[in-house]
Amino acid sequence: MSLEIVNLKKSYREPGGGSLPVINVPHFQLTEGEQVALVGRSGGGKTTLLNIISGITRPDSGAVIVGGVNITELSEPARDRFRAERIGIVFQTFHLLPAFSALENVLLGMAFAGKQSRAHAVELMERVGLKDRMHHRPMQLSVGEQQRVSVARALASRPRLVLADEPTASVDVANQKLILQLIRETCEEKKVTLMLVTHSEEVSSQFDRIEQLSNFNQIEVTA
Ligand SMILES: Nc1ncnc2c1ncn2[C@@H]1O[C@H](COP(=O)(O)OP(=O)(O)OP(=O)(O)O)[C@@H](O)[C@H]1O
Repeated sequence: MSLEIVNLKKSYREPGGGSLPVINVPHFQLTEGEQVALVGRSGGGKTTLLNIISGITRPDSGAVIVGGVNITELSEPARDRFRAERIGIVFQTFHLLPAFSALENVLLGMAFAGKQSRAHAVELMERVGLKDRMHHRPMQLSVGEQQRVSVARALASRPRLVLADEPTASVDVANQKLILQLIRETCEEKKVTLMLVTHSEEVSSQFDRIEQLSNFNQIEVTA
């Protein structure tokens, strides 16, 4: 799916009552199947931007058009459905359900999208190197293993847009390569659009398109 952002603004309310502007993007575009690495300083608004694109966070104003649908005009349940069916998200903090096994976490993501396939879920667990760990619960897994489960879950429902927030931050070099290859090849094969946030130059340098958030997000840095 293509992505277009127009005049997007988001501020957070500060504990003291003030307002903290985080996002001010006049225009940003990704064509269908494009892969971009999003880089930028800590606290610059990368996670906020991904959350707005996926419809989790509502912007103050502006439009986010995903595959021709302006998601900012959808109701919350409609946004939830749209996200479940078409967007794969690797969260920075994973968001795995603690009461379910790794495999069940992947299957649940597929169920929300109405595309449950145990064989496909098991295949993905194998591809992220967790064949022997798929019946473990998140708490019984290392942080890097949890990150790999969250990558498998994001790809499982065959999304049309993948948003990945530092998907290789907690893994070793070998798994970094494996995860990046899995995400990029899966997206390439199916012409899936990919936006991947990273602080690693080794990761970003592999992308044809690298975007520095501050180049298109017009927020004045005062600190
Ligand atoms: N729910 C919230 N309420 C208030 N302020 C918030 C909230 N979420 C984020 N912020 C603030 O908004 C700014 C942008 O945060 P965000 O998490 O989007 O940055 P980031 O670029 O993803 O950072 P990092 O690279 O460290 O993950 C930060 O200053 C943060 O403190």
